Amino acid sequence: MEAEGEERQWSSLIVPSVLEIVKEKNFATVPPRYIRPDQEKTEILNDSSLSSEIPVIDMKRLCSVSAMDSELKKLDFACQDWGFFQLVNHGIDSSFLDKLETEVQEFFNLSMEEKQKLWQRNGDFEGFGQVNIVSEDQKLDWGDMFILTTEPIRSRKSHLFSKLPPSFRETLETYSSQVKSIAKILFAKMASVLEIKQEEMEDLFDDVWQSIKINYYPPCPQPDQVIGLTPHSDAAGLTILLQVNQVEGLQIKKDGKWVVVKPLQDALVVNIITNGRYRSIEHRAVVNSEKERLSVAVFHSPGKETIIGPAKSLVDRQKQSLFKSMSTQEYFDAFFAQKLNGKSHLDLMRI
Ligand SMILES: O=C(O)CCC(=O)C(=O)O
Ligand SMILES: [Fe+2]
Repeated sequence: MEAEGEERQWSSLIVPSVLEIVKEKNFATVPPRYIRPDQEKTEILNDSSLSSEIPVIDMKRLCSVSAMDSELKKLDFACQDWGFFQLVNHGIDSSFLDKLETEVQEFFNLSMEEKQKLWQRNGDFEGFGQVNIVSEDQKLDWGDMFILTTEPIRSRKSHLFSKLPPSFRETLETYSSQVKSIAKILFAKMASVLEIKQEEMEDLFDDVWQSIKINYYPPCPQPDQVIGLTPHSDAAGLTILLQVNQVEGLQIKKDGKWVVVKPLQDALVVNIITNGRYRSIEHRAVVNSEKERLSVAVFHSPGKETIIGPAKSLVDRQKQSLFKSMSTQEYFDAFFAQKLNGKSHLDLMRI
């Protein structure tokens, strides 16, 4: 077992807090480092036809004997055609999600003095800050984030956990374990539709590495000039995202167009990456001039020492392998050493 500090660390350059910029008196124009002429603006589909086609999966049906087969078919289609779906009836209490929302707001509204104690340290990416910032002249996103490893417990950063407001820490721990259970069920269901052996999937995620990233996008006076979160595909195996305060802003790229993922009350947005059959989808977050937007992303990947690669039962059947194998650690070493670029990081593993 590795003690804290023994694991190889990833890091990002330290950047200013956008929330602090916004709080400054007389703030009216956006600093040049946040202006993004490089980003596509006009391609949003105005009609909501594609938005309303984003698959919605019902977890209760997925787990019920009578409705399971038809819901599994929907899940398979969602993963193949979209790589993205909204999950309802997931079992997390609505009042608990309200509490999470209030506490996330309070957490980001702590004084800068308090937040500094939880800021990223040189050489580590956990805490308040940003990730994937690799040069001083790199353009920046219009948002702050807080990132924390929650599983395995031995990998938790005690200097961060011990300084979280106690009630918020408890809420995050409860949320982490609820979401982990949902992820496990989804992995098992995907294994069953993909005809991957259950044990193979279980072994892969036995020592699951889970991290929570809370995104806070303040309102911006020039929302068309900035981007809340640069287009990217998540590097994790499965991401479960909550659009915490129901403010629109998440967009996914489908058939070359940006499509709005409208927040559904209490739904979780699920985003997968797996092999060539299931896709991972590029997504981004935009901001508005009126209201802040909050989201909580929970990433699940195999443990850092686990070797990831094509599922053996799939390769045996298909007689070929499209991807190489490497450890989760190596895979993420490469991910954190670059800026976000919209490409799927999985391409790194293609043969
Ligand atoms: O804020 C959002 O809706 C998207 C967040 C996201 O994609 C991420 O944190 O990876
Ligand atoms: Fe993402």
